[in-house]
Amino acid sequence: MKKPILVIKFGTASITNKEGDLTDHVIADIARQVAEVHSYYRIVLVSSGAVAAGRSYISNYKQRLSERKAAAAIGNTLLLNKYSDYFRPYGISIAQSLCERNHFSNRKQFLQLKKTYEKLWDNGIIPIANENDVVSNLELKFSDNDELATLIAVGFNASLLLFSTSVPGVLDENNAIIRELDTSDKKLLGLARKEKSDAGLGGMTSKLTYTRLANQMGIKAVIFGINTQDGILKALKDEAGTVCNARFCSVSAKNRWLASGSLIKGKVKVDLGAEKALAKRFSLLAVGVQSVVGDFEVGEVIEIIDHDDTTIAVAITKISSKSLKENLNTQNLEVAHANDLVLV
Ligand SMILES: Nc1ncnc2c1ncn2[C@@H]1O[C@H](COP(=O)(O)OP(=O)(O)O)[C@@H](O)[C@H]1O
Ligand SMILES: N[C@@H](CCC(=O)OP(=O)(O)O)C(=O)O
Repeated sequence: MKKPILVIKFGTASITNKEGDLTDHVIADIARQVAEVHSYYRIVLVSSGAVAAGRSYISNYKQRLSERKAAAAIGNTLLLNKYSDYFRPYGISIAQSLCERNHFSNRKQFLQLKKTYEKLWDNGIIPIANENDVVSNLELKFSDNDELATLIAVGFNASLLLFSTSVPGVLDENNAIIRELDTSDKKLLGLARKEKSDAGLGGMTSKLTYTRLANQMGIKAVIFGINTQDGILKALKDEAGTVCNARFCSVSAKNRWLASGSLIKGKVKVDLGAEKALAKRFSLLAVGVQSVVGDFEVGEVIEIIDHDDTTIAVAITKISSKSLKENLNTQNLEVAHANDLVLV
């Protein structure tokens, strides 16, 4: 039987100090703990920190886009060298995996990514993923590495997704750690305060957003403190951080990919009748569509929104936006087949 997949994400704030330098003792400690469980899992690490690690090489660095990209180009090598140095004493090699959103929205490329990782795992190697900041443009960026880690975990059907953070976990208003969180609660994002560390992109809002998506897609997640002694090992046993359990998810692997990793090309707003039909797992028909936003072609991914503009489903469309706009009142015209539609 194949070993379960474990995805662990480390944010910039977790692995750099205030000056933005990579913190050796933290990376050494990550290697120690990951090495301890290496033989039980197929592991993917998702690590930020390239921009922070490379920024001191760019004169007059002001966080402008090209400066961030140039910093990432330098920093990625520094980052991977550190991981490589600290995993070496345990006889573990690591591999670099720079990802772009297109690799996830194109199902063929996404499946190739999985095959590549399988080959690495077969050889005992741990892939370390990061966004390919050097080339990714604004439109095609991941929102941050919390999203990237979640797309990998959901798309690969991981058994567990761990998010490290610079705090001990999700804290309540009294700064006490919330040990277990039900992410189906719509008020969840209210837990995230405005502040976040200077270093990272995502902060807690992003971790909660993607934890919720992961849970919805059947993947358990734990948000744990990088400064907690044996934080990774404890998080694996629910003994540290905030545990967010998976909800039951009967969605197929293909549709999980659809719901999590795809590139949304447009939106259609539906009426109440269509909403009810979708809830009963029927296909979406043009008669129930009220309006169309964006340009999409047959086979592309669209969001389906309700009267409140809340996303209720994502789907692969059977019709282009142009032709849908021309046929809004047509009876029996299928916009998306039930099998290509995931309720969210
Ligand atoms: N309810 C909350 N509980 C814990 N941290 C919170 C909360 N709301 C906001 N934060 C902030 O979120 C940040 C955690 O993310 P951090 O580890 O810094 O991000 P990243 O992984 O993106 O680098 C902390 O700076 C913390 O102050
Ligand atoms: N890809 C960037 C990090 C982007 C990012 O998501 O940062 P963080 O919010 O700290 O996880 C880097 O390597 O610096």
